[in-house]
Amino acid sequence: MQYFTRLAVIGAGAWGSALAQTARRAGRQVCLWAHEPETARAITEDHANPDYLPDVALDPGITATADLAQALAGAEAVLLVTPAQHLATVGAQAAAHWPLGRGGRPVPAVICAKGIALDSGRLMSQEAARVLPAGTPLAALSGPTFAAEVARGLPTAVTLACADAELGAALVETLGGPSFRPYLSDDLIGAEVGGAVKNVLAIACGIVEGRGLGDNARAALITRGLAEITRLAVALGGQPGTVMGLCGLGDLMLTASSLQSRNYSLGVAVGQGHSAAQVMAGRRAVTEGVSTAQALAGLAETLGVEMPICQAVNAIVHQDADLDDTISGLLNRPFKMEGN
Ligand SMILES: NC(=O)C1=CN([C@@H]2O[C@H](COP(=O)(O)OP(=O)(O)OC[C@H]3O[C@@H](n4cnc5c(N)ncnc54)[C@H](O)[C@@H]3O)[C@@H](O)[C@H]2O)C=CC1
Ligand SMILES: O=C(CO)COP(=O)(O)O
Repeated sequence: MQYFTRLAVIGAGAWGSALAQTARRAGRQVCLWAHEPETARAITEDHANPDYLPDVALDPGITATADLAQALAGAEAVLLVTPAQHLATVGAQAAAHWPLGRGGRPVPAVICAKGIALDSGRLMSQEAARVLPAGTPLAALSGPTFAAEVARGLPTAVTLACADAELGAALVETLGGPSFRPYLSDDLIGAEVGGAVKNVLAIACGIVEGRGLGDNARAALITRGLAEITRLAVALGGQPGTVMGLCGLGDLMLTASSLQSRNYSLGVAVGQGHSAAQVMAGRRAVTEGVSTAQALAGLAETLGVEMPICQAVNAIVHQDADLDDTISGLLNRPFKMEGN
């Protein structure tokens, strides 16, 4: 079975570090690019990432650099793991050093960020296609994956979406192992929409928890939220079945019920009366649902897709909408058929 031996991982936050660790566990060579030179140094010299993935011993075979050209040199595949709003900028810088594989073709890029571009409403694969060398094959990796658990080798399953079945299978072989099991899909759009929108729904579920609205309300939000993910995925050309998999339902279940989630915990704090800006000011880690909520509000309107929960999160987080009025607005929507 074909696989890639040398990988570049672009982004050394919690998730990039955990994926580098996963790749090492699968026997691959990994060079990790870090935005901050001190993070690169800590990973290479101390085998640790204290700022973004504390308390995890990293594989000593992971080398890291703050130099994109160095990280990309000789790579056979590249994982893009920056926060979503930085992916296009970093991708454009990476394009100048993008490695060529067999037949002089650009090597594949695997999108591991979960979000939607704030300025354009584009999915991350659309951003990547815009800035990477023409013809770069694209895949997306998404699913229920708290980085700390993955880094420690706890059992995890993900969706690996790629339109090219042969490339998808090679990527599964490259990263997969007993504790990290990728399931192949051909639906890039569905996988990306699931990963992006679930962060906004996790904020909503956190608000429900913080406000003390009960477990029934959370189950209702998860289920109706899944309907919102499905509607958007289909409107953008994805398949409804994808949303029922690890990258949709799976990730939503995880993120919408655990304080390990940055999005859920932000929602809890907001539900308890703090502003999202206050919570964000105290964090170095990215909370993708905040910008995704704003991007989605515009996208849903442009496409005419009904996404009331996501729009309510946007109103609370970005428009200073009153929490109880917004919740009341959702609860007083007209009754409707469940399938709609
Ligand atoms: N942490 C997790 O458990 C998981 C995260 N993801 C996704 O992975 C992506 C990256 O998230 P994390 O690794 O968690 O990030 P993180 O919150 O651990 O770290 C923030 C990252 O942003 C980088 N950064 C800050 N300013 C930057 C700039 N101007 N340009 C480029 N990079 C900059 C930092 O160097 C750092 O790598 C996000 O889209 C997230 O949703 C996906 C699955 C799991
Ligand atoms: O995407 C994730 C788990 O699958 C991480 O979620 P948070 O960004 O909410 O921590």
